[in-house]
Order: sequence, then structure tokens, then C-alpha cells
Amino acid sequence: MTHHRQTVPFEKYHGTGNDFVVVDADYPVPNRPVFATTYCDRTTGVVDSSSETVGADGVLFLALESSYDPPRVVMTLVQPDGSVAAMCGNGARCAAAWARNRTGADVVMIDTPAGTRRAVLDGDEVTVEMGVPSFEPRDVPLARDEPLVEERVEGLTVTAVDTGVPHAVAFVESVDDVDLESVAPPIRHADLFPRGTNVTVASETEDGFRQRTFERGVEGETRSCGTGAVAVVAVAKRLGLVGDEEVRVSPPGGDLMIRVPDREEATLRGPVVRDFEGELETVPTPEP
Ligand SMILES: N[C@@H](CCC[C@H](N)C(=O)O)C(=O)O
Repeated sequence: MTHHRQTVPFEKYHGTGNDFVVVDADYPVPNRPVFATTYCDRTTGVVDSSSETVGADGVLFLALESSYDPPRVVMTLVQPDGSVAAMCGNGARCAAAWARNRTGADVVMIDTPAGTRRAVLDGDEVTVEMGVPSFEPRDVPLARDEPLVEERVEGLTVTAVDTGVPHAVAFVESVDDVDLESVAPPIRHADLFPRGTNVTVASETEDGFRQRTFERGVEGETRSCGTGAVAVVAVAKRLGLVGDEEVRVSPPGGDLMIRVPDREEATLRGPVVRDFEGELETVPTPEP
């Protein structure tokens, strides 16, 4: 019996260290969750150009519709646990850079399950309009009728906000002192969040905030989270710590600039890097 090994070209991108395998959705991948779980694994997943296993925070399947002006990209993020995320700020920035490399366009519309997001590119920097953050219980969603603002949940004082995906944000003295891998899972799975939540901690600095996020779907900390950075500023604004100005938020992987104007779309700005490219089997060979 002959076995045909089908492969698909991919590129690896990251936005401030939040890294993605990027696949053109024109290439069929029969089982996206299995593909993502296999290649995102940090010890057995995708291999870089110097043959080191690097894995990823997710796989972005991108469908380019270049006949539109500006061009549109339908973005589907499949996470390491096989789930599909409604929105990803850093993923949207990478998707915009990927689309520019194919079309030359400096403005790209990104269609996500959370809505259409406009992205503007300037050199290696991409700014994405992130929608209007919402504290409404039905948007987060929360299993209750009142917004959750500065309340104790499983050991941290958190505020819940939807920035395309849910975040429980806690301001702490220093993000370095938080054992995120132990503190976050009970909040991430708390009954209060019927669809789970990302857990973001932030601390104030002289010129903005430091941020660390434990991501739903990755089930661990990532080096950067764009929706999390927007969540930090949205909550900081609700608590009266900042106004309408652009605010620096620094996750471990770099610096992001966030603006959360009243009743207008928040913006997320930061650099994008295209790392390397290669080919992957569409049906991954199981580990022996
Ligand atoms: N890293 C992303 C967020 C991805 C989605 C999240 N893990 C979820 O399931 O809610 C970002 O940059 O926003």
C-alpha cells in the first residue's frame, strides 16, 4: 500500500514573543486541532532553521481575500489544546504582516470570530484596532448579572473584562513575585467564568505597566498577550489609574503600546517578526 505524505508550507512569526505557526488556509489540513497540538508542543513540535524544536503558542490559519481594498484576512487561531480562540491581539498583528508580505498593502482588515479588526502597518510595527473593551457580564462572560470589579477570586483581587476574549486582571505589587503557574489555574477554571478566562497580572512602573498572562488554550504563561495588554489598560482606566493617553505595557517578550479611549476602539501597537519558514506534514506522524 502506498502512503502519500502530504505537506503544507508554513511560516513562523512572533509578536513580542507570542509565537505562531502560520499556514495559508488555501492548503487543506484535515484535522486542525491535532495539527496544532502536535506542532505547538515545546519539546516535540515544530523545528526551527537550526533544527531546534521550538513549538509555538498556536497555529494561525489565514485565508487571504486580496480582491478587496484593503485586503481582508480571515484569521482562525487554533491553540495548543485544540481550541479556537475568538480573538488574539498578537496573532492579528502577525496576520497583518503576513498579508502585507503577499499584497504590499499597509492597511489590512482581519476577520475574526470576535469581529473585524483594522490593522495599519508601518515598518515592522503593526497597530490593530481591538474593539471596545467590555465589563458587561454577558460579554465576558460571567455566571452572574453584575460586573466583576476588584473582587477576590481564588486568592487574587481581579477585574473581569472582555477584549475579544476574557481576561481576569489583577494588579499586584510586583509581577515577579507571582507564582503564575500555581495561582492562575483555579481562577482560569472558576465557576464564575463559564467559558474559562485568561489570567493577567500587572504591576505599575514609572512609565506604564508590566504584564504577565496565563493563557487559556495554551494552559500556561506566554511571553506576550495582546488582548491581555489591552485588558490591563482597560482595567487601569476603570480604576482611575490612567486616562485616554497611549500607555506602555511590557510583557516578558517586549513592549506594547495601548490606547483605550472612551467608547471608541482600543488600539494595540507593537513589533512583528517573521522568523523562518518550512514544510509540515498535514497529518502529523504520531510520536513513537
Ligand atoms: N495571545 C493572544 C490571546 C489568545 C487567546 C487566548 N488564549 C484565549 O483562549 O482566550 C493575544 O495576543 O491576544
